[in-house]
Amino acid sequence: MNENLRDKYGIPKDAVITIAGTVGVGKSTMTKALADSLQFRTSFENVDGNPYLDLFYDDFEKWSFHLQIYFLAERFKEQKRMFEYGGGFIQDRSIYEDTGIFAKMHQEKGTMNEVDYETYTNLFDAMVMTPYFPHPDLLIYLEGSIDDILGRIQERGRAMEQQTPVEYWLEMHERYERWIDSFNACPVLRLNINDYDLMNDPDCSEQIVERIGKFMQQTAVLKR
Ligand SMILES: Nc1ncnc2c1ncn2[C@@H]1O[C@H](COP(=O)(O)OP(=O)(O)O)[C@@H](O)[C@H]1O
Ligand SMILES: Nc1ncnc2c1ncn2[C@H]1C[C@H](O)[C@@H](COP(=O)(O)O)O1
Repeated sequence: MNENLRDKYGIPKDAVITIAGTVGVGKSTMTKALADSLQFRTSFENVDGNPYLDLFYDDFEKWSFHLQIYFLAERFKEQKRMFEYGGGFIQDRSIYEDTGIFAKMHQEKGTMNEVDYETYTNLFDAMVMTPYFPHPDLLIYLEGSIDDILGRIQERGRAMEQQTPVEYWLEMHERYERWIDSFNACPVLRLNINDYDLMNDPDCSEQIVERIGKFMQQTAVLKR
């Protein structure tokens, strides 16, 4: 039945769809739901096994560079895995957010020094911003109000995020809104988190798949 959803809405079986959005907005939940509906593989961020994340939240200045290098390596390995399988993936967070949101924010707030930032962005550009790096077929941007998102961060209850001042999440939310307006590495479909309810509405996955199918067909026509 699930395979029919992919066929029914004309989504290519080798598509790579990445889910973007601020911390707590619902990317992992969406990744699971879409992968299930489309019978795609998943590419998740490994939060529990990340050796720097807790340290980073305790001391941004000391660990920003280490954490960014770690994420870059992890996401690059995932990129390779998706390529080797020939696509058919839903990816939890895009590689573009690491540099466009996180590294930039820490550099501008003074918690990543200038030299480290330059080393990191040089490495990122050499690895990612090349013609050999395949961009996703679609980026789904999840957006919602800061109050709803703070509620979700609370509800999820990761200690390191609870201890982080609310200003950090406010700043990130604003940056995401500016970032997505100028993002152009691949087509973007925006979904507002108030327009679907993956927890309580069993039909909403299909409605989202339908929107994705229509959007991908439109963008394919425009590309011709
Ligand atoms: N559609 C939804 N409705 C209500 N709560 C949701 C929804 N999607 C996610 N959540 C909840 O919000 C929290 C954060 O979701 P998660 O998918 O982990 O976000 P992210 O991966 O973007 O950080 C979790 O507690 C999750 O259960
Ligand atoms: N590139 C990153 N820099 C700093 N922190 C990051 C980066 N990518 C993810 N994170 C953090 C934010 C969250 O605490 C966890 C997981 O993100 P989530 O949006 O909940 O999937 O990692």
